[in-house]
Amino acid sequence: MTATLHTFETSAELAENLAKAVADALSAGIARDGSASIAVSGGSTPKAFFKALSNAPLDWTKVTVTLVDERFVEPDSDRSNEKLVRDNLLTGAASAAAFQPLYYPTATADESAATATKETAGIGRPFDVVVLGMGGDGHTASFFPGGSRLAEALDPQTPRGVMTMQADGAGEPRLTYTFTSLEDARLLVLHIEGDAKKTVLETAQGDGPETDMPIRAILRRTASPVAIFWAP
Ligand SMILES: O=C(O)[C@H](O)[C@@H](O)[C@H](O)[C@H](O)COP(=O)(O)O
Repeated sequence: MTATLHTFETSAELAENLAKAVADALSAGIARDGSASIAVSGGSTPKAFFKALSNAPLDWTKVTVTLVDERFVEPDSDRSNEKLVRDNLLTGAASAAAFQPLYYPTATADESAATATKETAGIGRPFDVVVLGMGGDGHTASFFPGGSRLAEALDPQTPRGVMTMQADGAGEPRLTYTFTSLEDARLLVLHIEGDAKKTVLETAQGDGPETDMPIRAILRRTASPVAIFWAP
């Protein structure tokens, strides 16, 4: 599918505009279906966007927030995406939203993934909004180059749901939605900032295998068009 690049002068301007686009998509979902769903990414980039979105005037009681991917760590860990979202997005008006975790306090990451798949079966078919990030190695969600289950995660035949992933660049075991869970979001966003990531994006837009830069699966073959939000 096609990707459109939206460029902003500053990170703050990007955060405001992305929050507005996401709030509009959530409002449209509520108007159409009576409820709306959004899956967001972790990392350092989304904080300002989360803060801007948390003040958006919409009926947050009808919104379910979940994560594109998560680390298999307890929710009070500084590495937890759940903690990032609770601290920065589920505040103010957005504190009325429901939150659907991917991490459960199970013995193994696989058990968490199975529970998360079951618990999320009622949302995101498709998601109203998915906001992806991208790492300097060309990963997105927990689709890491060299990831233990990368082929399965990206396979168009793999059903919707949450699966585990391990990779050298990932630290802890990860929990991630599969490609098929994310690719048809009504609003599918790739949020990246900085010149270094722009260069990575340009490399990914060139020829080469998806396994080298898994973001290519998003840039090349999603069912929905991708809106790329970038600021220096
Ligand atoms: O870390 C995560 O939770 C996500 O798996 C990851 O895909 C993230 O979006 C990128 O690594 C970008 O991270 P930064 O915003 O920190 O560069």
